[in-house]
Amino acid sequence: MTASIIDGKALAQQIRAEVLGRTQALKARGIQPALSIIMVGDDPASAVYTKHKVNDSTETGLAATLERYPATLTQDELLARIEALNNDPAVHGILVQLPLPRHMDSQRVIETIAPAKDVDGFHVANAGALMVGRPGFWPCTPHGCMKMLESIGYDLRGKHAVVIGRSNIVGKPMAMMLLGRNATVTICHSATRDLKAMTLQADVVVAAVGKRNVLTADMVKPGAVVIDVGMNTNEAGKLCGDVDFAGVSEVAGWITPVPGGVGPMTRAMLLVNTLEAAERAANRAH
Ligand SMILES: Nc1nc(=O)c2c([nH]1)NC[C@@H]1CN(c3ccc(C(=O)N[C@@H](CCC(=O)O)C(=O)O)cc3)C=[N+]21
Repeated sequence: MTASIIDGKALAQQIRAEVLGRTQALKARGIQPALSIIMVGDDPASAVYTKHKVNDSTETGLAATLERYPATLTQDELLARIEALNNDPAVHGILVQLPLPRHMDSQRVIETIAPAKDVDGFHVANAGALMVGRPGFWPCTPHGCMKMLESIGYDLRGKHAVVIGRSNIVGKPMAMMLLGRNATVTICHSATRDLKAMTLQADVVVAAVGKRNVLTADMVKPGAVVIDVGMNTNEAGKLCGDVDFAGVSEVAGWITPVPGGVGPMTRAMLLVNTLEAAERAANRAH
């Protein structure tokens, strides 16, 4: 059996086209949706990612501003800048690129962002909204994974979904979203006794660990949907996910590639959240 590929790059392109249409509709009402990105320090990966986010925004009609600060910026200075952006009605979304320098408390920084502008969906208020099924911003990566499942018309009701990883950014919100679609959800992590016994039962596996070959062909039920959130580099220095793609595609029914899978979808969902932040602000004002 050879799995069908869920093309995140193509789906992200489709989503960007939809965002552009909605951006133009907002602009016709005199509103310019705007995203402020803050980067502290000079992590080279962060520099690349933030540049991508600015380019994506520009392409879809969103105004994006990238502010870069030296690693010597104090946490109080950062919090003051976030407060200023919270109070600026022309700014709809605020994203503080992670990781932050070690002298900063990331959770404290994130909690300073107004929940209505927290387009990453990392604020406790947005995490809580997801958990209780109230409107709020969903974290971009798991939201992108849900869109990928939707794109293949997958009905999660009664299906067994196994999430590997329990981070606040991916694993936990992913489990909540799957539960919201009536899947039976198992969350596995580093203390899980028999991972293979769990994944072999899964109709859907989401691998979000950050380690190569966490999921291999012998761990996958024939026909299962496999979503790879991992971002690692192999011995040849090439980007690869958590899943042994070549092996697992012989067993799975559907699989997402790395690159070209979840990564582009994460970026696309940031644009959707920013646009929605602007739409909600506009609808509150009128
Ligand atoms: N506040 C904050 N929000 C984030 O969303 C956030 C963050 N901080 N810090 C870092 C991580 C990482 N992240 C990625 C998103 C897309 C790709 C992506 O598009 N990857 C491409 C490949 C890119 C390449 O070739 O390097 C792909 O998978 O096809 C990668 C990484 C967002 N993050």
